[in-house]
Amino acid sequence: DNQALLARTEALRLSDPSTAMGLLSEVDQNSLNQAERLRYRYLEAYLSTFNGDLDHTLAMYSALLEDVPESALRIRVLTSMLGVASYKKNWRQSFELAGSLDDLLEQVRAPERQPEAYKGLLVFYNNVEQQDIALVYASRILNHTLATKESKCFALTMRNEINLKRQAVNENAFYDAISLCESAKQPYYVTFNNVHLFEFYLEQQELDKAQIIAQDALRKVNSVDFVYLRSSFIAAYARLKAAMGDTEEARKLALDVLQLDKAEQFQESLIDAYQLLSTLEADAGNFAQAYAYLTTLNRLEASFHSEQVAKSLALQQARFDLKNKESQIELLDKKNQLLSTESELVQEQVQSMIMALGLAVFAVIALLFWSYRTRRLQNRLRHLATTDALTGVYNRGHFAERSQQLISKASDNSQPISLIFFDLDHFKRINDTHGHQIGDWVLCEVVKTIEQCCIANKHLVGRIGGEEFGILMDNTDQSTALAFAERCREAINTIDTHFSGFNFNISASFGVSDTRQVGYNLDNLFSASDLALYQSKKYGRNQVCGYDGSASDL
Ligand SMILES: Nc1nc2c(ncn2[C@@H]2O[C@H](COP(=O)(O)OP(=O)(O)OP(=O)(O)O)[C@@H](O)[C@H]2O)c(=O)[nH]1
Repeated sequence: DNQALLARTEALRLSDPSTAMGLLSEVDQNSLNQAERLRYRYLEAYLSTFNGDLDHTLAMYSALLEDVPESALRIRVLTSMLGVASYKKNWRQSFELAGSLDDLLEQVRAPERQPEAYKGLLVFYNNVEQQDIALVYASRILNHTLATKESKCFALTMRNEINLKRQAVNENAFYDAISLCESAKQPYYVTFNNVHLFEFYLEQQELDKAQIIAQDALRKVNSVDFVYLRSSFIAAYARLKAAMGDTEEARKLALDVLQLDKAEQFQESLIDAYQLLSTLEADAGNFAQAYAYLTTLNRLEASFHSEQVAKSLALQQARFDLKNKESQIELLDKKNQLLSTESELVQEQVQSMIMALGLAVFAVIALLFWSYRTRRLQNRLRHLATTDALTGVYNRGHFAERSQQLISKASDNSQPISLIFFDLDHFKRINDTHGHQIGDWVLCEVVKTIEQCCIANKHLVGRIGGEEFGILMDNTDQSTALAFAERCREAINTIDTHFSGFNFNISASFGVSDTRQVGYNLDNLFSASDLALYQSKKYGRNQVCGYDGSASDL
């Protein structure tokens, strides 16, 4: 079933990748659950390493990282991806992956995954010349309770290799590693330690000891199919032979190195071999041959050094890029903080503006309302000041004021103006007989009746006092005014009083004068009409009298 197929694929993925690939292809992808599907994809990416298209492998891992949650599988993906990225010399990506992996190991409690991840980090940091960090990871593996013997063998081997370069190791460290790797059944790493021990003895000029382990090492080196290990050992072995005076064997071994690595993959061993060969040939007097080796040696050294320089530059650049990115992220963080503060500020400003706007709108509305109220009050006050509260016609003061305006205008235009005064007859009697309320009703009915006779813009009606009223007639001479007064008198006299609940008669006496008689003078007009009215009263009331004198009679 799928579970078993995935487990077998995983077990064989390193030792027998092609069988593992076959097993993986048998998995029924449709019946996988979420977790199995992710494991399947991991194995698929892992095995794709052996197809050689490492960019494709990296792309598969990247896609997988998008979908794998913070889990043990994520640690595996990062570890494997780190190996591929650093093999591809994608230094920047490698540094990033190493950083993520380290962070994840801190966060996730997956101790069973730690040794494998530490291995990845150990290899990476060793590869990028950060041996101090690499040694930290080696120690972590060696001290880890869940680390397998294989992992510990690997960590110890790497530690020895690093310390050998630093000349900070003793032979026991190699023997410890050899016995550990033997018990872990890791012949490859046993050999590795043998080679390193051999190099150590050579370094220490302990040629006898080197000689003793040389045969065994050579046998082991030849049994593992790894050119790097073989060529570096054989180059070292050639040096030993030369140091011991066995120039023939030394030359033979050095030539073996050249033969072994025709592709010039492992330049350090080749440089060792060429150096030895040119020295041997020079010592033997074969200068032409020595010169030829020296030429190749120079080329290899130049290429090796430029590669080293390029690598260290690339590493520096990657580290610089990362630092730069980190500081950019910090800068962005600060910018974001600034922006959010700014946006808070803007929001506050907007809120203040909205509030200010609200206040302004409120103030405008209040102002409009206030001015409306004021105007209404003004109108009301003006109305109260100018009109008679009971009948609604102009009061005496305003009637006189408006009359004066019209007289002045008429005087300018030389047009006649007439003034009618009328006074209700025996009004006191009405009040006394029917009550004051009925008296009020009569006053209102009389005004209504008069207004019906009047023309709005031409006639001005006012209450002069008590039961006396005036009508100023624009552009009207006395004869026309007399006729109009007569119509008014008749109208008043025919008012139907039964609506008041009583039946009685209403009448009024009229006096009329005009400006032709008394001039454009308000007082004169008032006096003349008053005189005429007095006459009407005197001659029996309910009649119209015209002023028949002149201004000088007043
Ligand atoms: N109901 C009422 N009576 C008023 C009003 N103003 C004045 N009067 C009354 O009108 C009466 C006027 O009486 P008089 O001056 O004697 O005049 P009259 O009774 O009309 O007599 P003649 O003018 O001589 O016809 C008084 O009794 C006043 O109290 C008012 O607004 N309402």
